[in-house]
Amino acid sequence: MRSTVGWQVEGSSSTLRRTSLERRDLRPDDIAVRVDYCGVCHTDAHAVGARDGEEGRPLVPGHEFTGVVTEAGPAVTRFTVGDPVAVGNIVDSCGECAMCRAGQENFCHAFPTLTYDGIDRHDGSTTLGGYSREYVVRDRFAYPLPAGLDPAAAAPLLCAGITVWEPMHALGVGPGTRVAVAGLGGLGHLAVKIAVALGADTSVVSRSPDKVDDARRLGAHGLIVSTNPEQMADARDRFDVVIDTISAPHDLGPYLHLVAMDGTLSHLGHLGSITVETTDLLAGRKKLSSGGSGGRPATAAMLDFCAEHGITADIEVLPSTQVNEALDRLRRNEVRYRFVLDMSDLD
Ligand SMILES: NC(=O)c1ccc[n+]([C@@H]2O[C@H](COP(=O)([O-])OP(=O)(O)OC[C@H]3O[C@@H](n4cnc5c(N)ncnc54)[C@H](O)[C@@H]3O)[C@@H](O)[C@H]2O)c1
Ligand SMILES: [Zn+2]
Ligand SMILES: [Zn+2]
Repeated sequence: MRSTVGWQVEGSSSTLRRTSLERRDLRPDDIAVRVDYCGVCHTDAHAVGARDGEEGRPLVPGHEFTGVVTEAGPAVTRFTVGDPVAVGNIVDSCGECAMCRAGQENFCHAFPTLTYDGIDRHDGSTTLGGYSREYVVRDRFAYPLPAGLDPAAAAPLLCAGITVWEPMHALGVGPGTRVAVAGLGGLGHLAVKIAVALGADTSVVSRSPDKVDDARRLGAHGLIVSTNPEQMADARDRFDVVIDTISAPHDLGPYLHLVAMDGTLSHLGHLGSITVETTDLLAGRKKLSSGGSGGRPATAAMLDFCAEHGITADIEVLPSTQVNEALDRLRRNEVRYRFVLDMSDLD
């Protein structure tokens, strides 16, 4: 085993503490990555919160990071030492099922191995995430970081970016499509930038009227205040695609009302059971969909697209020692629009 340092939740605490961690020795197709920057996703906050009171498995969050290859196994052909790389929220899959063969490793029938709190397919260990100085990953699940993308601001593309990219791509978002993005946070602000770059007529739906300037700056044509019944009524049936990135459980009805005839609400935010009034789907033959992360081909395509269009996240970089503060502020919705931890203070 190799040893590194990271930020871990221990026992029943919801506070992360600096801890030494073990990484596996490199398998033939593994690379070791020095993690430089790791984004703070709301899923990390959910995971830490869910662990509260639960003893047992160690939790090291972090599933959108960039860094540099420090070592490569003998079977690795795509990377050499010194290459800048990016890693997202999936680090392995069976490679054989229909989903994997279709390049949708994120939907692997044998379940994809998650970057943290997942089960390693070979040794059964719990995966420990990117809030650490080193990560060991199968080379297939690391991506070359395109030149020109700032490594700190690009880190959030690997979860937030791909999670909104894949469904928008699948739903044909492009010139002439009317897109609304609900929830202007980490996922939401990247959804706006990507939809705008794809040529869609893009709007934001937010509780916060004070985000109107940000919405415009991100390229959206306007902001619909979700707490304003008149504005919501005016926007009825207006959007071909509504991308819902809201981090808390909520009624989907008001957002389905915004969907145009035969359009789709893509529910990407808070995971869990939801209740839907079927009449909200019936009136207008509306579709309810979801998505999560992306397959390898889509992730590579998303990175190329973002490099071509100069798209990265709007970030606030914090030293990794401030990880608990970052998670607290994220829970209070005090982020515009992604915290990124600088891991160099772990040396
Ligand atoms: N489907 C996936 O694979 C996937 C991937 C990443 C994140 N997620 C989930 O997506 C959600 C968003 O993640 P994020 O990192 O962008 O979070 P974030 O905190 O950056 O953004 C969430 C946004 O939702 C808004 N919001 C919160 N509660 C709301 C409410 N009740 N009504 C309206 N707006 C509300 C917040 O103000 C914020 O703008 C999280 O639940 C996260 O776990 C899912
Ligand atoms: Zn995430
Ligand atoms: Zn599979």
